[in-house]
Amino acid sequence: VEPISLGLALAGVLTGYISYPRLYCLFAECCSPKRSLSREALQKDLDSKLFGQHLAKKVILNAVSGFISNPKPKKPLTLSLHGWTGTGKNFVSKIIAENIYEGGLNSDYVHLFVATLHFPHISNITLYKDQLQSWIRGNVSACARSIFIFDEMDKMHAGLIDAIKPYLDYYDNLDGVSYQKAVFIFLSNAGAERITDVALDFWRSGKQREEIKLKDMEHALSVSAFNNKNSGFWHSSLIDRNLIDYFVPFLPLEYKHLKMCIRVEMQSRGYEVDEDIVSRVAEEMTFFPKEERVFSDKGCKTVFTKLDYYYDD
Ligand SMILES: Nc1ncnc2c1ncn2[C@@H]1O[C@H](COP(=O)(O)OP(=O)(O)OP(=O)(O)O)[C@@H](O)[C@H]1O
Repeated sequence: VEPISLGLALAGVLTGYISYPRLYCLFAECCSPKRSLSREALQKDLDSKLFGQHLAKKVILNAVSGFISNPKPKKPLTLSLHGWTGTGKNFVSKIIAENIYEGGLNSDYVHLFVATLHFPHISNITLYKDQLQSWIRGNVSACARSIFIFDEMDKMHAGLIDAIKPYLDYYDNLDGVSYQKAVFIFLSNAGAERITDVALDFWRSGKQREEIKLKDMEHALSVSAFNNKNSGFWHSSLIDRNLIDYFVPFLPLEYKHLKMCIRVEMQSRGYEVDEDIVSRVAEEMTFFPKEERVFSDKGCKTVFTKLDYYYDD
């Protein structure tokens, strides 16, 4: 090919990229995703992947699809996920992220903070505050539909939570930046004991867990339930000011749910499901309360490493 034609062809392609951002977005990740969120796809993902969480499924499906399809939300979406360890809070955040951005948690527009990892020292709190605020501001300026996930929220310093509070509120814009399309997801174990008490009451009275209604969890997720001295989240005025849109309870997982998690893992490793191994791995887990052994004390969290023992070839 002669150099002049090649140059012209290249210039053509480049102008194409510059003047047609949509074309560019076919090849690279963009803030406005290639496909809009599909309620059906999110529902399918939640139904097929998330076990034993009928309440969380329903709230998340309605909250997320409603928010994303609203062209002019009045405030950012704020979800607070509560429950025992290993019950699917991080897992659901991943599903939400994947349904909004193809890259899921690896997307440039999805940001995960872990309190003990990113903000470990109380003495640095002023520095963390500044960094966190400029991180949020910078990312939302670059992409209004940014997703921020805060794990271990109950271990986060109250001052730090207060620092993000303005971004969760009903402002049209703050210093020229609008935060109304952003999504904030807070994860914590706060309230887990009370959620478990409700689930245990249902189990003891012979009722199906699917009969538990959000209303039954109201007290477990009320301000007074969280108001303990060790929980930074609840010191702050997030709740008082009604900045959290949805409190989402995650129920403790039972033996049958562990088996479901184990089967999925076997399949994802390319093994045929062996029911004998499934039961043996599930039985190795520990359950509570001591007498009745109803709920797994680590949820589905460690079943995967236990599986290694049976397949170390
Ligand atoms: N309800 C569930 N349905 C299907 N898989 C689950 C469920 N809960 C947990 N898992 C599996 O267990 C893994 C660990 O769970 P996850 O990290 O979501 O727990 P968590 O609730 O965030 O726990 P923690 O409070 O300790 O952070 C997930 O990646 C997923 O594979």
